[in-house]
Amino acid sequence: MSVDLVHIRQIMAESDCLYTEAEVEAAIDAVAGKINAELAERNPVVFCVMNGGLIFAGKLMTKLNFPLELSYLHASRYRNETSGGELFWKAKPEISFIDRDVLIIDDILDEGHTLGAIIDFCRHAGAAAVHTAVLIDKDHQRKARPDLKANYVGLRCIDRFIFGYGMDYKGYWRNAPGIFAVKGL
Ligand SMILES: O=P(O)(O)OC[C@H]1O[C@H](OP(=O)(O)OP(=O)(O)O)[C@H](O)[C@@H]1O
Ligand SMILES: Nc1nc2[nH]cnc2c(=O)[nH]1
Repeated sequence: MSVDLVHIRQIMAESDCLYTEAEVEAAIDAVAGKINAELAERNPVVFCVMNGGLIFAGKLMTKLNFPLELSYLHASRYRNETSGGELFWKAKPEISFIDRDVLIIDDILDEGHTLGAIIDFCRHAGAAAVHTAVLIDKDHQRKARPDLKANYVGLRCIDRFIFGYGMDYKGYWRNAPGIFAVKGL
């Protein structure tokens, strides 16, 4: 199906900015400070959750001041839609992390199915500890596991469909310099 770029541009034009670029950058700085304080001696393996985690992970990485290994994994349940489905593993981790601390980096903790499944996977695969960092945690009562909290959270947002800083609208606007909510969603 061809993409209607007029619609894609209109989504940006009509969106509500929830956080400016400066606000997001300040939040990433704050997360980096906490991770530096807590994980510097842990020699972690860091996994960026593709695709959405890419910008946050990239921005965060150069602010971490201790030795770490960086890789990625790819799990997806939205597939360019605005509501989630079944979790699909596109790529499991390639670096061994048995008896190592793992730090998972993703863009958003929404219903939490994705992060929950990744944490379970890492634990079952032998991680010594699993730490999680998300750029944004969405406020609502639909969490898959209400007790599942990310260790490091940059920002919180209202219950709307958002894009920017790695998060997409129909595959687009992951590059948007701020966090925006789609009009009407
Ligand atoms: O908390 P949840 O409700 O499970 O949603 C969060 C997940 O949804 C998005 O991924 P998506 O499946 O859209 O894939 P993407 O990273 O390629 O955008 C996002 O990057 C998180 O990984
Ligand atoms: N782009 C985007 N992806 C998501 N995955 C889960 N929630 C969201 C959201 O609000 N926006």
